[in-house]
Amino acid sequence: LLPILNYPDPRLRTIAKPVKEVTAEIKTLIADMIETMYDAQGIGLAASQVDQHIQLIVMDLSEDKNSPRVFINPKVTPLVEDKQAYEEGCLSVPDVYDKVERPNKVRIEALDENGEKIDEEVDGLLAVCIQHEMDHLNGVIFVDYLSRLKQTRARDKVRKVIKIREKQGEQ
Ligand SMILES: O=C(O)C[C@@H](Cc1ccccc1)[C@H](O)SCc1ccccc1
Ligand SMILES: [Zn+2]
Repeated sequence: LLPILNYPDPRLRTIAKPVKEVTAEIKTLIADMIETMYDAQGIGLAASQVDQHIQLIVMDLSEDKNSPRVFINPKVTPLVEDKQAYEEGCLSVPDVYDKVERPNKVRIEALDENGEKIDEEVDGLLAVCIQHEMDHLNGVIFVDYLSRLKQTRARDKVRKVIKIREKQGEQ
């Protein structure tokens, strides 16, 4: 399992670099990220969150958690003006959930783990998730869209959750 960086860790603000070639170690990172995402009960994970600053996202929206998707060097383009609010969470901001508005239909252009082109128009949770993960690759965290007060509360909440996890880890 890979350690997930927690907000407000400044490394989460790093801009991810494009992947030049899908090497063996990138394939290993992809497998490790998928395992880490499942263990953390996430439906998406960006490489930035595990301190690897390359343009790589893994995702699995399936019920039985057995169809992971990989997006390399993704480009997301909104297809509609209208936005939809969704109660978002983030593995880097544990136990914090709040509404974020995003375009509800987007085009995803990327490469998959075999270097094959992906070019899809998506809506619903997939559209929300890919935009949330794209933000991570650009050093943006969903709490950045919330009020200053909510950002302060989020920082305090994460601090508490980490302390509890560390205690549990010690027992
Ligand atoms: O990038 C992450 O931190 C994983 C995110 C992905 C996500 C955020 C908002 C909306 C959809 C997906 C989540 O922690 S995965 C946990 C989760 C699962 C279902 C719905 C919302 C959040
Ligand atoms: Zn996140």
